[in-house]
Amino acid sequence: MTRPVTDPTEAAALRSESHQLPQLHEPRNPGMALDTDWVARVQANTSAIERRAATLPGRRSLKKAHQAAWLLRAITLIDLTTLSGDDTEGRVRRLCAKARQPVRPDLLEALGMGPITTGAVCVYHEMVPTAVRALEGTDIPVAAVSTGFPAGLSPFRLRLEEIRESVAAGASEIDIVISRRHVLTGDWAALYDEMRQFRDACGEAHVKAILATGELGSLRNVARASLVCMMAGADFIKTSTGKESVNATLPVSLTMIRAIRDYQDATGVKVGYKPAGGISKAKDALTYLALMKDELGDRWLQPDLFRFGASSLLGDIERQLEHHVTGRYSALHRHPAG
Ligand SMILES: O=C[C@H](O)COP(=O)(O)O
Repeated sequence: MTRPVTDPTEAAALRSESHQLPQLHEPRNPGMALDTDWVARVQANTSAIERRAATLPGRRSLKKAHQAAWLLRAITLIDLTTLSGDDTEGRVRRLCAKARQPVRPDLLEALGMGPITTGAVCVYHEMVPTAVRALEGTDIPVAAVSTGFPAGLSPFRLRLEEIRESVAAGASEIDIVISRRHVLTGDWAALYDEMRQFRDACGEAHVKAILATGELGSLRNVARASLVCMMAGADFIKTSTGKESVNATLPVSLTMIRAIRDYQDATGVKVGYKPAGGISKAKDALTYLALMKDELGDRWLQPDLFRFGASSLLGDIERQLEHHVTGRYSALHRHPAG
């Protein structure tokens, strides 16, 4: 049995906070010349960042009464992902069906909501044509992880070619992986040049720069790599491939979000943020949304400036929404992603 939302405050909150909002399209980041003095000035106070990150879970910047609304919003910000060696066309088609209809219609109806979709579907290059076909008639973008994901150590010309092929196959977003060694050796010119060439190869497709922060050694390196990728024209900076031993964390997120703020202060350009890897719980999604709201403001709660990279988050959010509507939890296996 579903329980319709009758509390007028709650119903109004759901309508104003969670509807699939009209798509905003932030102008792309054109990038700028590499400014090595600025890069050298960037520091990160690790203990202060960790202290602040520890206070984030459980903060109430998103009102509890409006939690269902925020969870629906979170769904519209998910890059629904499958990146496994055993991916099949069938799995990708099921994932795309989920992206089209991420929440059961009876739950949406009980919440007084119209249809919503996820922010994008994210797959390996080989699966792009299947995803594009399965999403025909929607405006859900297909994102491809290209450039020798996840290590990014294939020959450079092949990485560029992979981007071009993914774009030709219909991907409108490309998640590239940077060469971690350029960061670890402080070769900012090499990182800038690589990122610039990746962006050029993307053409009109938007480019997300995966930093693989778990392999960069320090938060200062994360901050500097974020800045260099933005200088080279990244539309989004993304934490992780999901394959590193440490993926998205709150300290890394604070560091990258503050780099985005500094870049905006200096250039006027807004760059998007995508935490990815290991985000699988609805409460973690709410913590991230609160963090974006606190640090960058509401504008970064829209799909053109914020995405979750996640393969299993949607299932937990659906369970929480079901609980909100029916008062009961169902088993997680009843909410498969793909
Ligand atoms: O980019 C997205 C990540 O690969 C997803 O990671 P996850 O499977 O831990 O959610």
